[in-house]
Amino acid sequence: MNKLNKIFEKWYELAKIGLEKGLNEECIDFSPREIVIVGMGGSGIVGNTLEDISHFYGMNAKVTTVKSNVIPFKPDERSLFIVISYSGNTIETLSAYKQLLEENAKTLVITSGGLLEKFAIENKSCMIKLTPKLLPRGDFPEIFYSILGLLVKNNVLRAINNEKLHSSIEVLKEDLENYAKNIANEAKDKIVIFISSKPYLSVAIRFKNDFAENSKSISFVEEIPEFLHNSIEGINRLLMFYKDRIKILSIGGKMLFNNIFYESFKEALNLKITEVDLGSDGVLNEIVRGFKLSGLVSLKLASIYDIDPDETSSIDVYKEKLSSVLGNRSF
Ligand SMILES: O=P(O)(O)OC[C@H]1O[C@](O)(CO)[C@@H](O)[C@@H]1O
Repeated sequence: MNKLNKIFEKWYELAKIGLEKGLNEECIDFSPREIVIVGMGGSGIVGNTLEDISHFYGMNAKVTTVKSNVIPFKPDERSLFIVISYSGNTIETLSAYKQLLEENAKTLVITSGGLLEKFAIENKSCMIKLTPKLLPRGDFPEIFYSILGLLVKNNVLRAINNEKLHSSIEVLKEDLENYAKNIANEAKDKIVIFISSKPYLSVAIRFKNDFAENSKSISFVEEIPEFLHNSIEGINRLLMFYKDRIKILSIGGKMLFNNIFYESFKEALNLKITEVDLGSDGVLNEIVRGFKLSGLVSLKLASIYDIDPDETSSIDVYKEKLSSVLGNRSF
């Protein structure tokens, strides 16, 4: 069995571990006005998820995400930067962290080790240490719940209590195997366009990323209603030529708009839309279920294609080239 499948079986456990870490973390000694999540790929996606959570439940701080080597604004004294890198060696994240240190920003580092851990210790940043020997994109529950625990404990996120947090973790025990297999079969040999909107947008982005990294498949995310004001023209033209090669999957779309809006949207698109069922038991549960489903579908698709979901050789080429260009330039 590949590593991702094995990690996936530990998601329930990892969520519980993460939540404990967040609830016990003492590092926030002020009321942040702004929370900025800094990270790439499977670490950065946590920022999108928190934006979705904030969009629906509201938070006492504005949440933004930076997926870049540069922080494009000056830190405020009431900004908290949560710098996440599972490996601790992602160059973009290290560079952004260095900039934050230079600007005396308040930081919380979340990592399993690497240079980020080293620098965090040297600079006395707060740190949450992650379970070692996993894959970055596999440790989503531990990272996500550690931050949720921290925000709930510090009254930044008041609409979610401990009970709600714990019951959302129970979602990870559900058996979604058959449903995931059905979606993977529908996506097989297709270019998938995920259509979504906040508070489900992070689920659609995760699907796109999981399809790419785990199943080596290209897919796209389009946000409603914006895509109905531009991309739909291009998509409908593409459908004239490749109708049988394109699949439109809606992530939470049906829950977001009233019938008239949704019917008009379906009418405008020249292809049937398939709804991905995230359940209807609260946005937090639905997001958590969506992330689990995304992982399962991408692993099923990888197995249909007989692809190793763990390896990411093109990304490795990029990382090696970047390291060789930067040499031992210190961060
Ligand atoms: O969490 P890390 O170790 O910074 O990695 C970030 C991203 O980089 C990758 O390893 C690929 O570049 C992804 O799989 C991962 O999500």
